[in-house]
Amino acid sequence: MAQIAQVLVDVPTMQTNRPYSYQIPSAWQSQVQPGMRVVVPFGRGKRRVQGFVLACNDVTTFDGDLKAIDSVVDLAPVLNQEALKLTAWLAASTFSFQITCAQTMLPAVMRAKYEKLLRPTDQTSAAIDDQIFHGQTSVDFDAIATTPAAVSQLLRLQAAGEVEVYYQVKNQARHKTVVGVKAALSVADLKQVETTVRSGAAKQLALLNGLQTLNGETLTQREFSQRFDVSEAVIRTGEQKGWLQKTAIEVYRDPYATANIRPTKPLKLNDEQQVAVNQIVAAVDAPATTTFLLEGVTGSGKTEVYLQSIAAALAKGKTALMLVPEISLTPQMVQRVKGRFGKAVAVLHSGLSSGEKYDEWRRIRRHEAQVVVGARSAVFAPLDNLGLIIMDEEHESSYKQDDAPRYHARQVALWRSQYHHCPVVLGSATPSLETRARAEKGVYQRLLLADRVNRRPLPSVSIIDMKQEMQQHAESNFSRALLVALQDRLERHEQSVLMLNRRGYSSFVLCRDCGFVLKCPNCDISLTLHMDTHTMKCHYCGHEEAIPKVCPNCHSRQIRYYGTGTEKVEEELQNLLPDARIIRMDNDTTRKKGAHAKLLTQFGSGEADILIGTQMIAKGLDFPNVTLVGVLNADTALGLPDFRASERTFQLLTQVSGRAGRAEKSGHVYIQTFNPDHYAIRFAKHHDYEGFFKYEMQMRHQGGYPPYYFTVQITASDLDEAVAAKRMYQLLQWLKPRLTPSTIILGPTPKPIARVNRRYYYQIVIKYKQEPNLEHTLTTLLQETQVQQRQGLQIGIDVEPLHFM
Ligand SMILES: Nc1ncnc2c1ncn2[C@@H]1O[C@H](COP(=O)(O)OP(=O)(O)OP(=O)(O)O)[C@@H](O)[C@H]1O
Ligand SMILES: [Zn+2]
Repeated sequence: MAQIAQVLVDVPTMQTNRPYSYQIPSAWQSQVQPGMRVVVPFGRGKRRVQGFVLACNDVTTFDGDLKAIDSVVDLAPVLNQEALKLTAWLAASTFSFQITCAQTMLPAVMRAKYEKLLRPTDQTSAAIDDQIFHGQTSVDFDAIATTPAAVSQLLRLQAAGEVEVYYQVKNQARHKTVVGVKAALSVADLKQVETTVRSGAAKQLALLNGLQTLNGETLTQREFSQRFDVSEAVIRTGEQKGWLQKTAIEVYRDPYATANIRPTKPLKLNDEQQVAVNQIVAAVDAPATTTFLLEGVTGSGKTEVYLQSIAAALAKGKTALMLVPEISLTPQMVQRVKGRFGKAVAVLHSGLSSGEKYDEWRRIRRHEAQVVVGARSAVFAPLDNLGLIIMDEEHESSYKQDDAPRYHARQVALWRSQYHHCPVVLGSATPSLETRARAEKGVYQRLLLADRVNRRPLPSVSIIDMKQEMQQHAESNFSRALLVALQDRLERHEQSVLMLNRRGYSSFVLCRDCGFVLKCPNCDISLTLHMDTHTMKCHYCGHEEAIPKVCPNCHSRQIRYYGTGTEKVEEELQNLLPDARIIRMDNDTTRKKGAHAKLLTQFGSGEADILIGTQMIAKGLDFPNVTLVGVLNADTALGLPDFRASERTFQLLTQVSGRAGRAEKSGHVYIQTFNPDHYAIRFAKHHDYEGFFKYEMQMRHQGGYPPYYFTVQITASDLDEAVAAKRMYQLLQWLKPRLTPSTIILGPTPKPIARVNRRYYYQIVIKYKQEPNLEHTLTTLLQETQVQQRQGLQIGIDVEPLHFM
């Protein structure tokens, strides 16, 4: 009997998007299992790639040419049965490569790195050995092939058999170990030894005493030396005398090891919260795959509903997953969950180091953590026996991944809920239209928290027309009314939060003489000024250059910054209110690890009067002393060419307004805008989500947009604009006859930002209510354009895109 493994190889192309068969060498026959990583030879030459075993089959014979697995990376599967099924579903539903989907489910360090190496052969001459290898067994190919001449020499040597090129797969994932100490003798023997040590050797006696209390336990050397007050030198002596043994013990890199987290107890719920918790817990207990929409105004105590529902799942011996948007931006939430569930909580987000992520992932895998809090990709956390999934701020667009696989965490959460037969709770004060419409139809079950806890009122909101303000006063970022309100809060020792909306907005450089705007050489977008690095940066491709002192176009010195950065606003405010203590939060001040949490703690403990920042301060903050919120520019995103512009503006304004007046003192909000009559702003003024929902649904109905239609965006890009455009027109002709007549195809059009990283982008949007041919057609499309794709054309498919830029 022989065994064959079906292996998904780490070569993300359309041709290789299927499993390949490999022999399992007889020595490993009982060891290799589906979900393990292996290294296999692939293609011609000495190429080695990593792959995932999808299945193992027994066969009586196999084709003699079948290549064999080179090595096995894991001792146990890293993708379990659920993850393997999810991989297949994710690949099909997002039109991505299976290998990319498999990798997406694991911490990034578990991806293989490849090294291209050069090694000598039997025929290597002494001269070449001297020139290239210097007696080493291998050298880095790229370090030597630096010039065209060097490359052609290497090719010649390779043809002559003097050198060999091969690829090495490097596993990057490492766990961390520290020195551990454990007794090498029994307690009786240690006591015996003690009698032989002279009484002056106090430290050695302390060591022997300490060892006797260990009870077979291993302590880290540091812990041991602290607990028994003996130095490392004394421990070494003990080792030499054979009293103790040093071992390597694995330790987890804990991102919150030094965080000071206060334990909390469940609060007594109000009636609305109690109803919500009862319904959710009933679904956990049943268990049922109900999807709930927990719609609760800002400050209504949604978090407490989540926590008590999680507690119910844990009490049943199940696990729970809680998703939050870009968690590194909401340290308060981590504290709340850790405060309630302590060590049972694992945290996964982009702010962790790769080692920390790897360790948190393994703690979950080993069932050492039963609750996971994390951002988008935490939806793949390897929790077994899932009893509840929560998605806080479900309307947030950061739940959708921009690169392949372009999945939405909500879809994955719903899939896992079916797999584990458990409920999902989607929570928000401003649900996405899609979710709210599904609740309207009864697909999701709506739970309402209409009031703030203890019936505190929502803050009152004043709209300030900045057109009038500009006519009456000199140019300033602060209206009279807002400034007076800020002063008033200073006198009353209350705090204020100011938001500068950065969406669709940037500070750029413009020449006052010729109107020249500094643009990215690779993209269709102006460069953004960054004062921290004193450079101009492109936010799309990362291009960076010096700030010009004279206009590159007309050489005038009248070149100026436009737009307002948070830094400039802070400066202006400090001039207007010299006594105010201000904390600024934006990408620049929060880049360092932990800086975000630190600034928030400072603000929370009253070390500042005013917190000024970008969108990152709009969500989740819960500070009782904040009684004033100001939005400096409400409408910068309203003009964006995207049908969700109003929805996003309404959501942002409602969220940020919700930061005010959350405790005893009531709150007030000032919204500065150039579009005071826009419906998104009018509904936000009255905290009227229902009104906004109804109005916006009408707009979507008229325009034929989601949630009335489903959408798929297809983009084609090429270095040559004409090629991209031509391919898109061909694609349109190809698509039309394959889709049902009721399906609408918009475009082709250049994308609103038509050039990114030197490539030209064209798009079409497919809108449909029911399209049975869609999956088949798009899969065929990817297969049929394989040849063109190898020639440089890139096709992207985005199911339910959230951005049309
Ligand atoms: N039953 C309760 N009794 C007393 N206080 C409560 C209760 N439930 C919640 N709270 C408190 O009310 C405040 C607001 O709750 P929370 O932050 O969960 O609101 P939220 O609904 O998540 O709001 P947002 O959407 O604005 O983030 C918190 O300080 C919380 O501790
Ligand atoms: Zn660019």
